[in-house]
Amino acid sequence: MPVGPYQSPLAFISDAELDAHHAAQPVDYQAAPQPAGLKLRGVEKRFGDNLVLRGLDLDVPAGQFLAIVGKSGCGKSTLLRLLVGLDEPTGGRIEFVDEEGEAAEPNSRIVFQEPRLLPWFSVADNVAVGLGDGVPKAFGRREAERALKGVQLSEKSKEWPSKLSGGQRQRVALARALVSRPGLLALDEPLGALDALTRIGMQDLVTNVWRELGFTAVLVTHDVAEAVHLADRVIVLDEGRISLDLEIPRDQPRRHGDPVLAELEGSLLDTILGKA
Ligand SMILES: Nc1ncnc2c1ncn2[C@@H]1O[C@H](COP(=O)(O)OP(=O)(O)OP(=O)(O)O)[C@@H](O)[C@H]1O
Repeated sequence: MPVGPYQSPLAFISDAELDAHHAAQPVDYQAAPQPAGLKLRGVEKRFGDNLVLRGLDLDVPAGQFLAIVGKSGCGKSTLLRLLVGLDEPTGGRIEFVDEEGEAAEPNSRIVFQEPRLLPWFSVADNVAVGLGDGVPKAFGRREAERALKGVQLSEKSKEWPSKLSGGQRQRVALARALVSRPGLLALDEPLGALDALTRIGMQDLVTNVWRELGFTAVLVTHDVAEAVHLADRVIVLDEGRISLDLEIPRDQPRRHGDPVLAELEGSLLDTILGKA
């Protein structure tokens, strides 16, 4: 049941589908989590007559922060669903790779960040849900507190979601996605419903947790400035293909208003709008 005005852009993912996705990934919490990279070869996705992705080749090194942008309906969410295994390609293949680029099953979770909170669970319990079933309660509580500290929300751990602001709810959702120390985190418009200032604060928080935890991140966003601020690399999808693959040559943390980033943002917008 959604809380607040934000609806997942992937409304067709049911709770049962997400539960099954997470349950299928038993995690060894003793092992040090490692980032999971991706290798795509000739990936195609067709819905009936609609060929949405037309033979994509893409290597995402372990630990990279990749952003996917493009016009509405170009296939961003479809690609993200394929990357995390929520859907199957109709052609080509997707493999996980380790830090050396060799094919390897991830030793940590592939997590799809889901913005909805459970209104009948406290903040801490909402976060502990991200650990899945079969985790000892005390361990779950401790890890949830750790994750809440990471998103600077320790003081709200006993609160109900309905008592939080939109930005605080997004932070709880982020803590739930991070609590299992994912190898890859998929984010589909995670900050879409936030006001501009809260959004900037959340962007900085996402950057900090990514730098600290070292997972691979794949972000789908309509906001080109956000993509350039957060990602190491931005790809533009157009008519089922990658029309631009751009490295962002700036160390993190980045400053909002950096002229080099503004220039890159302009090039990306020109490509998306067909002016390049
Ligand atoms: N489950 C589905 N069944 C049929 N068609 C689908 C399905 N999912 C996506 N599509 C189609 O695939 C195309 C790409 O959709 P997708 O949601 O991936 O685009 P998007 O780039 O994420 O769009 P937006 O930016 O508007 O969120 C659209 O034409 C959409 O109608």
